[in-house]
Amino acid sequence: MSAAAAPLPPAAVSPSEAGRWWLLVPAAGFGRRMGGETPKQYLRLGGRPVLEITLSRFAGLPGLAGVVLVTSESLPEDLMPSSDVVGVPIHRVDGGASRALSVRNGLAVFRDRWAGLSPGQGDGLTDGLGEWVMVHDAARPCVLRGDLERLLDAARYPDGALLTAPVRDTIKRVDADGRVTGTVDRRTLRHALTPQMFPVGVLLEAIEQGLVAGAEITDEASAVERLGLAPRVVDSATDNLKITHPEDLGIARAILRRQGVLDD
Ligand SMILES: Nc1ccn([C@@H]2O[C@H](COP(=O)(O)OP(=O)(O)OP(=O)(O)O)[C@@H](O)[C@H]2O)c(=O)n1
Ligand SMILES: C[C@](O)(CO)[C@H](O)COP(=O)(O)O
Repeated sequence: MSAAAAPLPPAAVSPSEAGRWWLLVPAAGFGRRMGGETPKQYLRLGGRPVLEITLSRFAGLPGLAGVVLVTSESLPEDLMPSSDVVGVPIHRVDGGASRALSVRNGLAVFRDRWAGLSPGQGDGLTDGLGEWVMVHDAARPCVLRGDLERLLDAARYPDGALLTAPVRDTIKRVDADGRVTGTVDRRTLRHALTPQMFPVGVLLEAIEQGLVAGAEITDEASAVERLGLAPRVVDSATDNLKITHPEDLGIARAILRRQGVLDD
């Protein structure tokens, strides 16, 4: 359903044409499904906080200009990761009551920080809305560099792109009584993962329109789809687990060991 009203802000055709892009990490969740006192992005695997491992997966990627890290307002200083783990500056922003609001708060930095700048002021950016941003869950530390590089290659203005995984099981449609009403052709389905990559202005417009409309926005692509755009899927490794439930910690640890990210 196309909801586009205002013309979309301009941006380079692709992140490589822009020569730079930004990473936005929503890390302001409470981890309720994980249980316990500590939000899951600060639990440790191999002695390292999940968030630090996640950020480290992006270190050295060509064109990465900086990180917008969205955390709870009351983040203890000792939980704030060092920019050394990713090799570029980290700008911390307060999160919101939902993941979509947290992402929106992070995107607003690009508009508010650069608002009023004339060409050549600041760090050479005249319009933050023309930047490219990759949004990645703090709770996904197992993402592979090769998949990140393929996502960078696939993103095009204005539709963007996202990492996905094929569906490996037969999918059933069921009714309220838990009875099967049909079988869905899984060839037309994908698991949406993160990162998801879009022009900042397009994504900010999409999320703000979706929030105003009361739409359920569980990932960035679902907001962009509401504008009538068609993000490109990039099928990727099934390693890219989102740590959600307690059992996911052991799975993630085993994946990270297999990837050589963790020793023990
Ligand atoms: N208000 C929120 C909610 C979630 N997130 C972030 O979005 C990512 C994916 O969300 P999810 O796995 O749902 O994390 P939580 O909301 O913390 O988990 P739960 O739903 O179990 O509470 C996580 O990195 C989480 O920190 C966020 O930045 N702001
Ligand atoms: C963004 C996401 O990770 C894509 O699969 C997912 O939608 C997050 O959902 P959650 O309920 O906020 O964990």
